[in-house]
Amino acid sequence: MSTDPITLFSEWLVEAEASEPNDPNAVALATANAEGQPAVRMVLLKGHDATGFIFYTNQQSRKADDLTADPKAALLFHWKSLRRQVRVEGSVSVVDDATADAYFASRSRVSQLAAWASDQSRPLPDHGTLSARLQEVTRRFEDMDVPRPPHWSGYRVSPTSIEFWRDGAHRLHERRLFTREGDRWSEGLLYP
Ligand SMILES: Cc1cc2nc3c(=O)[nH]c(=O)nc-3n(C[C@H](O)[C@H](O)[C@H](O)COP(=O)(O)O)c2cc1C
Ligand code: PXP
Repeated sequence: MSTDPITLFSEWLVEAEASEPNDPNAVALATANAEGQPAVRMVLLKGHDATGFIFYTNQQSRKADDLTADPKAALLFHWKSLRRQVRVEGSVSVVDDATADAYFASRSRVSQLAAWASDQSRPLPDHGTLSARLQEVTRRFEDMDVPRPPHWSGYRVSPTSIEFWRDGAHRLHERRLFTREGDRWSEGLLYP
């Protein structure tokens, strides 16, 4: 059994990719605003390694405002088909421009244009307004690569703790908690 939590996470994600009907990389992201009001929403995990877990979003969104006010987050993966969850907590930072540019360039052209068209989390008067904005940016970037919007980037959650939960009989589940101490991880168990 793996004792490095990042390796163990990679193994579980591969198993989820084989068994989940869609979006095995979907993860609930919890943040809090300056008043401590929590909020949670789904994002897609687009990378992970020893430095953290990366997702991409609009930097004028509610989640981005929260992360500016309080750069800490919790992530929750739940793979129903495997009856497993992984909880991650840590501090959050914006990825470097080269990383964000590379990921943005890998997206479909329409998704790139959508990132320009959407004032994510702001009130939208009607669907026609969004369609008109999509048409406008489609014209603006005709015959050229769509650049990454200045307000669109990735966030890295650098984990301080990672818990692996596995379903057990009679609610006697297995919980392995990894806690970062400097450069090292310590491991313990929790009662279910
Ligand atoms: C499965 C799933 C994956 C999603 N992935 C993302 C994502 O990677 N980035 C993103 O900005 N929004 C994503 N969304 C939309 C968010 O859940 C959310 O509606 C949006 O980001 C606005 O959140 P906010 O107002 O808290 O900033 C996803 C939604 C679902 C259901
Ligand atoms: N941005 C938004 C608004 C999304 O809804 C999603 C996924 O649902 C993403 C970004 C991340 O996925 P992708 O980069 O594959 O579009």
